[in-house]
Amino acid sequence: MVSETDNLLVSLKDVRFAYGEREILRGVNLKVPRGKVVAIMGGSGCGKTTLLRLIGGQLRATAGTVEVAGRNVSALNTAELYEMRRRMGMLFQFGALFTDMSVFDNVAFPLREHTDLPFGLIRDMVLMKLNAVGLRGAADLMPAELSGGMARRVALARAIALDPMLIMYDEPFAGLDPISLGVIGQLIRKLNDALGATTIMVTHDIMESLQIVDYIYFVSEGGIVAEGTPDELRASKDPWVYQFIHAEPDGPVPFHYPADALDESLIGGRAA
Ligand SMILES: Nc1ncnc2c1ncn2[C@@H]1O[C@H](COP(=O)(O)OP(=O)(O)OP(=O)(O)O)[C@@H](O)[C@H]1O
Repeated sequence: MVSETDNLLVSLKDVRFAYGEREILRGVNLKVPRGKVVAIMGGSGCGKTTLLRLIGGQLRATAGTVEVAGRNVSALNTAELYEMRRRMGMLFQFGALFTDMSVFDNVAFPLREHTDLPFGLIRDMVLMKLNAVGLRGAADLMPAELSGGMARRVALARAIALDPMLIMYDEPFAGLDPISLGVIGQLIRKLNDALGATTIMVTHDIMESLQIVDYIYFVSEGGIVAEGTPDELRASKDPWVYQFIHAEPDGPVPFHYPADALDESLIGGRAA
């Protein structure tokens, strides 16, 4: 259990959120201590990306509080929100690179957008970030010349360009081959620790998560249904955790989208 006395960077208390009439989150409590790497897992459409957007201040909770670095995100004005976002690195699903810019310019982009540092300094910072992901030698390549795994590493370098206090990744492993996936996982851990940052990632990859994260939250039906350290989860008998860890197709996360009974839906069924 993450306790109140831990030095928390992110804290969600009784957070509710709805898109229009449709309530997605119904009282989420989640804590992320500084320096940790935390995964958020759960079935498709349960609201994981929505959680990241609430933490990033792109969405506002309908009830409850979202605190980042001791500030209530919903209470920030536009300038304060902009300042806070500058301190967050985000890599959203498939975090596309700008295809008409070189690798170097992709990583330099946030530095040029958010700072007025001189070219020499930007150059050094970009090369350091690219070095951290093993791609300093690829600085002059265009995105079309990169493999999927390399492109993802450039996207990581871009996400950390501004030395963020908080890094958020949405499905950082999506579409990667197993070797690239392992490389990205190790990098996520290494970059977090090297930067003294805090990381939250939304992922479906339980095996990789168990290797690299400090803590995992499972989301379902609008709330947190299970949580723990990798060791706690490996030993857990909780059906949610079991279904994820053992990749069972059916369980508490249902295989079937809710529907009428099949015999009532088929022509020639009971209703016909
Ligand atoms: N802008 C929006 N307007 C209305 N509904 C939305 C919007 N964005 C997402 N939703 C719905 O809210 C629910 C939660 O979406 P969210 O993207 O947070 O889920 P997720 O857990 O990240 O899903 P996945 O794992 O499939 O990416 C989904 O049912 C989705 O259809």
